[in-house]
Amino acid sequence: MKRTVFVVGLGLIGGSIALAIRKEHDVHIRGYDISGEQLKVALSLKVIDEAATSLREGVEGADLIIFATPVLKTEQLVEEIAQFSLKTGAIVTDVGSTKVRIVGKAKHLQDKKVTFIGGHPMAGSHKSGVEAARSHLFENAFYILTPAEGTDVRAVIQLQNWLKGTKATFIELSAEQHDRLAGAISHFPHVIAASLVHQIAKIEGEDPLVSRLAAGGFRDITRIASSNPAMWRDILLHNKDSLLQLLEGWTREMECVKALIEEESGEAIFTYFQEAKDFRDGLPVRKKGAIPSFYDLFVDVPDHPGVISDVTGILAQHQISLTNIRILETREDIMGVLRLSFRSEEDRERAQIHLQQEMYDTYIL
Ligand SMILES: NC(=O)C1=CN([C@@H]2O[C@H](COP(=O)(O)OP(=O)(O)OC[C@H]3O[C@@H](n4cnc5c(N)ncnc54)[C@H](O)[C@@H]3O)[C@@H](O)[C@H]2O)C=CC1
Ligand SMILES: O=C(O)C(=O)Cc1ccc(O)cc1
Repeated sequence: MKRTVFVVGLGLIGGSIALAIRKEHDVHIRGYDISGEQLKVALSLKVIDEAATSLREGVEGADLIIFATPVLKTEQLVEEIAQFSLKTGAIVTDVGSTKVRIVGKAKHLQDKKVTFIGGHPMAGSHKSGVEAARSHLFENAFYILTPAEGTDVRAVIQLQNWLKGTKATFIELSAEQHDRLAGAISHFPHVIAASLVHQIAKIEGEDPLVSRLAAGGFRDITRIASSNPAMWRDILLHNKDSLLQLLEGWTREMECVKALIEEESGEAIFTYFQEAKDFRDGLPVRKKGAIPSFYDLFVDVPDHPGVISDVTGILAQHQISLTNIRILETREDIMGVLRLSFRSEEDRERAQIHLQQEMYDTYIL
């Protein structure tokens, strides 16, 4: 008999996990979503085999239960299922961007002969909904698991086995360490990106030209400010302690920068940038992080009708998929630059080889 996986919350992440599990296991996937529309789409896209009409019905006989709902909801639902009949030996996990509060509420499951292991696949996108779900979303990403002390090691291994189709790299952390680190590398940067955008919006009140100038580099470095506001609201509410600490550190840091500028200490300002550059240049580049890297290739193109379709045609001929294409410069009589974005380093390398063969000048920044 097939094992049953129950996915609660059939959005981008729940859908992607379901697809990744199906790739490696012959399973029956049951789903539940508060939105009837999402459930219908998940069924029609064959992300799930069966739609449950309630949480109580869905958990029945399930070998693996995955919560892929917004973190505030997950916290409630994890507690709620403790009152239902759960299969002995079942594994329960979640995919939330925060861990301490969810893992805390999962203590209610302790006497139910099931094992809860918190999880966080550190990759995603600004899109949401099951239509955007992809089985390869987590490929090469870190997937953090936060088993509580004393958790059966076999359950952790079984969960990794369930999730092997994600092709992610698993790391075990305590929930506290997870929230501190995810706060620093993902949650807090979202706050900063939003605050930079607010700053420009205020300046625009006095000088509307600022928006036109912000269309290039500024737009790129603040890309994550276009993420789902409801999701980030919940994450901030959940990771309050880590974020308040980070905010204090940041404020102190800005005070130091302010002093350097006020004192006009050129050498110290240089050192500030140099040290940041050295540290950043030393960061590993190949892995996917919480904030996805870009695999961008720049191509010089003459201002000639048909050039874009020629470039995309070359890529199509070699079955290389683009995730984005943008024209960076299109004034008459000068060379333009196309920015092509790819899903992986490998796609970018192949694109570069084939475009160069066709005499296009390409470069990676
Ligand atoms: N979007 C991203 O890039 C990443 C998100 N996460 C985490 O994954 C979780 C889900 O996020 P997404 O898939 O992006 O969101 P999403 O909005 O695409 O999907 C969430 C789904 O949960 C459903 N839902 C909400 N309340 C529910 C309830 N009470 N019962 C059943 N279903 C309910 C919604 O209808 C929706 O279909 C969040 O906890 C988020 O923190 C983790 C890694 C990356
Ligand atoms: O798309 C982006 O910019 C992201 O930051 C994706 C993301 C969002 C939330 C997570 O917990 C992990 C990754």
